[in-house]
Amino acid sequence: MNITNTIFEGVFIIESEAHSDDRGFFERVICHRELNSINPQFVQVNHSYNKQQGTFRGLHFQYPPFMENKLVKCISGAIVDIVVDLRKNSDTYLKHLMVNLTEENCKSIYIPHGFAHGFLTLKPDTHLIYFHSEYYTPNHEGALNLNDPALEIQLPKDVQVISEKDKNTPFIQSDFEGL
Ligand SMILES: Cc1cn([C@H]2C[C@H](O)[C@@H](COP(=O)(O)OP(=O)(O)O[C@H]3O[C@@H](C)C(=O)[C@@H](O)[C@H]3O)O2)c(=O)[nH]c1=O
Repeated sequence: MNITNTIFEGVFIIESEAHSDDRGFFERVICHRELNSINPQFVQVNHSYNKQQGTFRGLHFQYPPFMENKLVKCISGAIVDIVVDLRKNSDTYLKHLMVNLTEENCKSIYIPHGFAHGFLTLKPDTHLIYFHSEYYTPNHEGALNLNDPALEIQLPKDVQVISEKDKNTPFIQSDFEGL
């Protein structure tokens, strides 16, 4: 497992080793022995299926005391994953990063507390699995609007499919203080 830092402290790209043979391949997605300090207690594993290329989900987070650590992996198809820094007092507050996760590249992204998360599918029939350290707590859900000018996000492809909820997420309000 190869673990790479990103522009955000605590956000890592994890590259698994695919052991290929005639049958296909085997990879370890999470291995606490190799992840060292990254050791969240995941309590929920999610599967997200996206029919169409250009499907956008996000940008989501949960407010305290239910903030989540997430590990996100694309197991079929391809996505561009987007992470926005919401940590108050961070030098990179409201900055974002994007990383391509595909069924071929064996990469996943680890996102700790303090970030919003979303993704755009780059292929049809794209499946993700992701691991959460907190239970889904709908009354502590938070979201950012992808088109919020404060975020300056430019996706590599147009959004074709988005939920009404995500489309109508308000832009950041003046009383928002980050996480
Ligand atoms: C996220 C979630 C949703 N649900 C339900 C609520 C709703 O009926 C249905 C669809 O929910 P949503 O529209 O919120 O699903 P979705 O937009 O896919 O939400 C996800 O987006 C990505 C970007 C993330 O990072 C995730 O943490 C999660 O917020 O599934 C659960 O039961 N458990 C969960 O953990």
